[in-house]
Amino acid sequence: MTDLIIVGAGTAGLTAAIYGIRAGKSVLILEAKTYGGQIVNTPDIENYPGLAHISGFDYATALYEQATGLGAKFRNERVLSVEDKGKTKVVHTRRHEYECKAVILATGAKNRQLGLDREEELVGKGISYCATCDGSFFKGQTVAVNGGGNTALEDAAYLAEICKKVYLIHSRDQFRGDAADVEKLREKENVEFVLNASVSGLIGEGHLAGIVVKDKLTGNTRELPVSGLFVAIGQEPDNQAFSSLVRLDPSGYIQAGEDCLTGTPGIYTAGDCRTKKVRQLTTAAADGAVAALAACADM
Ligand SMILES: Cc1cc2nc3c(=O)[nH]c(=O)nc-3n(C[C@H](O)[C@H](O)[C@H](O)COP(=O)(O)OP(=O)(O)OC[C@H]3O[C@@H](n4cnc5c(N)ncnc54)[C@H](O)[C@@H]3O)c2cc1C
Repeated sequence: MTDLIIVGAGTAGLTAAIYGIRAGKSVLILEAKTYGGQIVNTPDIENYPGLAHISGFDYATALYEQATGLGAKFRNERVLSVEDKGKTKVVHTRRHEYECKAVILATGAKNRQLGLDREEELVGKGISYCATCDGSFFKGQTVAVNGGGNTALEDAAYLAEICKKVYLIHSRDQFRGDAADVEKLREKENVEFVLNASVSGLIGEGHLAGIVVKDKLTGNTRELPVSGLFVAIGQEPDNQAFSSLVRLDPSGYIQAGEDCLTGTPGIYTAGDCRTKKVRQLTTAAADGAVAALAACADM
């Protein structure tokens, strides 16, 4: 039986693996996609203490190699459920059942979608949730950013440097993001604010050719001829599979304190998937360490 199973190989999960192994426990990491989590496609991380600049890929690879180099096992399998059998837990994937003493849920969060018809179909064909990852595909073109927080403002600023024109669409007339960043965008000639508006339709077969924008005050719609739509309306967790095992908050995040303990003995949580204020690499890494040490101490 494995001592500790970690669900998710993002920063939180991989850090938990390092701490679990170093505490003398056997560790298995189960990851639905590739290791690294959300950060893996980011071209440049500038706020991780001690690393002035590093790409998301290099950062994630170093973390993965550190964890597996120490002896953590890694398997590319999505966890479908976790069964609580008291002192042991059974982790179910499509192909296997794994028994262990403790589980750390480090499932992160994913980008929120607009919920429009054909949105999924057009991802990678004009729709993106990551400007720094995909912006270069739209060099010299006209694009739109949808959102009102810091991510949307950063995306618009980034795209304004490489695109012909950027529409910034927001559902209100005030932004949640930093006022200074809003002012900088107002000064850019190729950025047009489309406020009190929402994206109500997608135009184009095979590739995005435009969007329909609805004015929320008048109800009028108009078409914007964009080849790219960058959706930056926040993130949501993916914890429904564990809703009978741990308590979720109304937004679906796992409820736990700063100690990373869920209300269920032997089940811990770490990183962006839990209810918390700051979702960053540093806080995910901190959670990973805290959760793993708590899990190991309780075995
Ligand atoms: C574009 C972008 C840029 C960012 N830039 C920065 C930055 O510069 N600095 C910074 O500090 N933060 C940045 N962040 C935030 C940072 O990436 C996150 O805070 C951090 O990745 C959270 O780590 P995590 O391990 O909690 O979750 P994640 O990185 O989301 O990893 C969770 C992992 O769990 C896996 N998973 C989910 N469900 C299951 C399941 N059922 N079974 C198995 N595996 C599962 C997922 O596939 C994923 O790999 C950025 C985020 C984005 C999206």
